[in-house]
Amino acid sequence: MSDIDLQQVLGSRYKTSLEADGYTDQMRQHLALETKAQVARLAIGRSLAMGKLPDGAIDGQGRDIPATSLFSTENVGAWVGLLVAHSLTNGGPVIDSMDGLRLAIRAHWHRGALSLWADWKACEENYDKFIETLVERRSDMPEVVRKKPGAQDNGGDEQEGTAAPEDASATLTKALNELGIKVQVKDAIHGPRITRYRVLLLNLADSAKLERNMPQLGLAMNSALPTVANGDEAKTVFIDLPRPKATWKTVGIERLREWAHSGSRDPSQLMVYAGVSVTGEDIGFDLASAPHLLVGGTTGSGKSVCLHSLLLSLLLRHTPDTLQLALIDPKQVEFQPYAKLPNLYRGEIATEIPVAKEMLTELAVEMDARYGIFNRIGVNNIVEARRKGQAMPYIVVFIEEMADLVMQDKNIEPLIARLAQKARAAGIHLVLATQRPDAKTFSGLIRSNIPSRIALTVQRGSESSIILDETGAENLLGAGDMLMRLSGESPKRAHGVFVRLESVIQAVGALMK
Ligand SMILES: Nc1ncnc2c1ncn2[C@@H]1O[C@H](COP(=O)(O)OP(=O)(O)OP(=O)(O)O)[C@@H](O)[C@H]1O
Repeated sequence: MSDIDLQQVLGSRYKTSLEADGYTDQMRQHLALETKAQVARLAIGRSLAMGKLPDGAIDGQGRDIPATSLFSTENVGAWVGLLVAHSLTNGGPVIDSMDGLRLAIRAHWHRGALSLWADWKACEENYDKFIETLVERRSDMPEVVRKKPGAQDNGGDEQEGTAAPEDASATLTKALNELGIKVQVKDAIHGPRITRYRVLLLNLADSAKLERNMPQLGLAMNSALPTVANGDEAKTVFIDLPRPKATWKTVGIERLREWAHSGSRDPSQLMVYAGVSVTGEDIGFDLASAPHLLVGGTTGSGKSVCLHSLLLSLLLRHTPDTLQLALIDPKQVEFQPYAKLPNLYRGEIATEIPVAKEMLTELAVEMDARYGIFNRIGVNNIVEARRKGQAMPYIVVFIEEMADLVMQDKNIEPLIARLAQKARAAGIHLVLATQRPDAKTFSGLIRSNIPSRIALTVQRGSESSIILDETGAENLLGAGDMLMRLSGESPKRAHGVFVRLESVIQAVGALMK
């Protein structure tokens, strides 16, 4: 166990066999649970209550899930302890490294999922009977399982955690003291997921040491990785400490609506709402000056939710006369709620590669035509053209899974690069999303022309570097936690708005009335 670092455990992803993954998915649906991780926890808990794991390798072909959905900062130590204790008592994968831990999780999840599935069948797929069996077996049963399928939560996208955030100033002072850093905590602000402590350094020479010791501080505080930044007074720093998930407050569509209705409707701006800062203030920005945006993050990090919030921000402040949306979605499903909008460029969503290519080609033609008009009427850009009475909507191109497009047709990348280089003045802006940020998909040419970036959680620092040009996104908390770097600015942390698909459908429906 000596080589296992809990921060690393929380920063990794875990999977099981293909077979157990299938059962996990099915059980999630039958139990009306929100995530696969909830079933995986039940399964691992079930298997830990059983004896020695059977011999034989388990394939690792299931889809992986992030540790942050499986464990929390509060309980990760207990789970790792249970897994190690099981292996020491019963034999099985030796857990003295991250690889050993991954194998143990894979095997317990596999055995537990098969066992849960067998119980489900033995209960003749009867929900109540199955829950009774779970209780009898005293497995780890998350609260949500007790909700019957179809039971309602409060219905809104805005959610309060089940626990109130605690002021950990005293523990923080003690932990820093033990690291040899003398401080006085001045005050604390509870943001939606993070508490920001304003800390006076009693010895200014300790500031580099403080920065170096963030992982140790995280362990001492039993939290995900804290961060430190210069404070607002001499000798002070801000220490941002992520809190347990039960204390999070989710920012919902209501907040986005308020923002959209209160701000300016200047048609020469493409204001979008990204979410809130760590201390809870609204963060919006003008996509027209961004002028193009890359959104990257691993699967399940909140990318689609982020794209929906950007789309809704635009739609809430614009009409089809001032804004058109060119939607490209090789995944085929994400943009369906927008399929009937009058704002849709070409009146369709491009889900097939040839159609996407046609759409991008047409956008390049449109761009050139707009430059032709600018020449003719003696202006340089869309804002001036509009002032001279030209009816010319902005066009925002959203590409969901850029990697799929670029890998499948080598002629697509040059088209995107050309738009990225030249389309801004013509009022055409790009939002490119990917779950596979790598240098092959995002060539230097495209990256240098897409100056604004949003990084959601990624698996590796190298992926963070592709998106942001620096590491950091590998330490995010998941579920819409993001680092934003807008053109010419330094990265700042934000928590995205959570919009459920039902809310998107409802909001789009209301726009069409
Ligand atoms: N801003 C947010 N606040 C709270 N939870 C969020 C937020 N964004 C996403 N989530 C949670 O994360 C889940 C996954 O989000 P989403 O579907 O956007 O991920 P994704 O990165 O698009 O994944 P995939 O690539 O697999 O589609 C959501 O169902 C929700 O539970």
